[in-house]
Amino acid sequence: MDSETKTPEGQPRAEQDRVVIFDTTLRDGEQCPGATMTFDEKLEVAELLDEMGVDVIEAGFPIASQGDFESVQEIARRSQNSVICGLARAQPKDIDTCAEAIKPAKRGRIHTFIGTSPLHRKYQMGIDEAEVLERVTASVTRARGHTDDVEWSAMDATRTEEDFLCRCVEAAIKAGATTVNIPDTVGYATHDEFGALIRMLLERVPGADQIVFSTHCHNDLGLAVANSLSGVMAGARQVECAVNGLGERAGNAALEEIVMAIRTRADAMNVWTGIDTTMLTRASKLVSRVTAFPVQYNKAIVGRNAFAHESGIHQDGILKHAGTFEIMTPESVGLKESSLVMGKHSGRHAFREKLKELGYELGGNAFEDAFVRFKALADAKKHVYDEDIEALVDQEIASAHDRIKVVALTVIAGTGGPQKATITLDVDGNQQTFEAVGDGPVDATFQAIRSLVPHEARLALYQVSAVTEGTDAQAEVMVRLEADGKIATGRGSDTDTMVASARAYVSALNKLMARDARRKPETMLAS
Ligand SMILES: CC(=O)SCCNC(=O)CCNC(=O)[C@H](O)C(C)(C)COP(=O)(O)OP(=O)(O)OC[C@H]1O[C@@H](n2cnc3c(N)ncnc32)[C@H](O)[C@@H]1OP(=O)(O)O
Ligand SMILES: CC(C)C(=O)C(=O)O
Repeated sequence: MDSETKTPEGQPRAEQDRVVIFDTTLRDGEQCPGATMTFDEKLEVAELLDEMGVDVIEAGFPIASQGDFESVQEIARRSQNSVICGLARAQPKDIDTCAEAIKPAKRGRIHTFIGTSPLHRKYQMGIDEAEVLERVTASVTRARGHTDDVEWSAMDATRTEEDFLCRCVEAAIKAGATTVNIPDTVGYATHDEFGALIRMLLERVPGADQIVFSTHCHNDLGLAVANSLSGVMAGARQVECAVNGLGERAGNAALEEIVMAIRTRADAMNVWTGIDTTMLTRASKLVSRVTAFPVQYNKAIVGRNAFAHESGIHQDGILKHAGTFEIMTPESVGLKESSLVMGKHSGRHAFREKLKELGYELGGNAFEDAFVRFKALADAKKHVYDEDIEALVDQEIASAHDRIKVVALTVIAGTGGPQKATITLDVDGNQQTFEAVGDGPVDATFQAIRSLVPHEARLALYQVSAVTEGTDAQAEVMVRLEADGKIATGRGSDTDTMVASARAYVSALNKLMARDARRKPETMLAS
């Protein structure tokens, strides 16, 4: 029991400190409404769990249906490393069917259970304490007739009288159970109560030191992981859990959280698991796909925000030293890197880094101007995508030497008419405002520009498209002007299509002016 071994990270660990990871995604996980998996999907999940280093896979409840029987049997046939376990009530037919299903496994386990609490005895089973005890002995004995690896569970253990629970556990051990599972079936226990329960059983039940105690905590009060870990700190050496916390009602303890808490806080818990944690993200995605249950964005370890940072102070810290705001590396759970999400809380450090990543180098004023425009965009838009930043910076670069700049624009549109645009332009450092009426808001805007900067150019093309998705997407407008056989194309982007239109028009105009070096700007201005 006390032989030394090594963790997957190569650190020596004693076998007695190893926590057996018992995955019940395919049994308790599948019991949650809507999470039914097909035969093939179950095989796919089991294969990944096996590869990931899960010690025991509870593959199903073979008596439940022919389909369950067949999937447990096939998983048992295919499993390379994991122990394959099936669930069975305290009934001979359940146990024999389960034994048949797990038979092909290199290592198989029968998991038999019975309700022990007063509520379960009286209402679910309609039997007294003596009969429960008899059934514990009979079921475990029958299971041992099939295999040496027998787990016994006291359903609703946390609401069972302590003395009676001790007697049940003792009966199970005497009959040959090698693992005794203490479920918090309805997620009722607090974390100190649960730890104390495991400690009490270890201290009081004869033979308790010869078997493995296991936890099986439900998440009705959001305490499943905390309670399981409390059980481990008290001496339990198996944790039953499910990928993404899938399970009856509010679910089971989430496998990824248990495993990463044990790994990250090995200093506090002094235990370890044999799980290849770099496969956790894959496992989460697979289970989410086959069950069609989305993973909550802010879910610990595998939520899409678990390694994402949006606020400037955090992004700055991450860029300087990831440890400032991350207690695990993204690589340790199978992600390539953390993500810096650009948004209204981002600061200059992150913005500069994002520009670098997109291949831009802006210095001095250009950077500051782009940053100010980025902040304004982030205020107006829910998601700022890379394409938004590219559009914004391209415009910034293109307009750096422009003589005409759009300062402000107000447009009145709608069915009432007339459509009006009031525009303020900066032309060679002088700001001027003009109001024009037009045939629609775009026409009014362009008329106002034409009035402030008189020119002969003809509008040859006006085209609007969206840079990204959603109703708050940036509009990208392309304007083509033609004058004296010359063509100039301008682009403008903004969440406001009219502002994007004005920018695009002015950009095309700037290009025309730049190409016509003979032309003096003063001659183009309205008097
Ligand atoms: C806490 C848990 O997660 S326990 C596991 C829960 N999972 C499931 O129930 C999923 C699979 N279940 C099924 O397919 C069905 O319920 C079956 C096949 C097991 C049983 O179906 P049925 O025979 O039609 O019984 P039904 O489900 O209606 O009722 C359960 C019966 O099992 C009995 N029972 C419940 N738990 C146990 C147990 N651990 N040991 C012995 N009998 C039990 C109940 O008292 C009830 O018996 P009764 O018919 O004499 O009143
Ligand atoms: C069968 C047992 C382990 C169970 O699922 C529970 O009590 O929640």
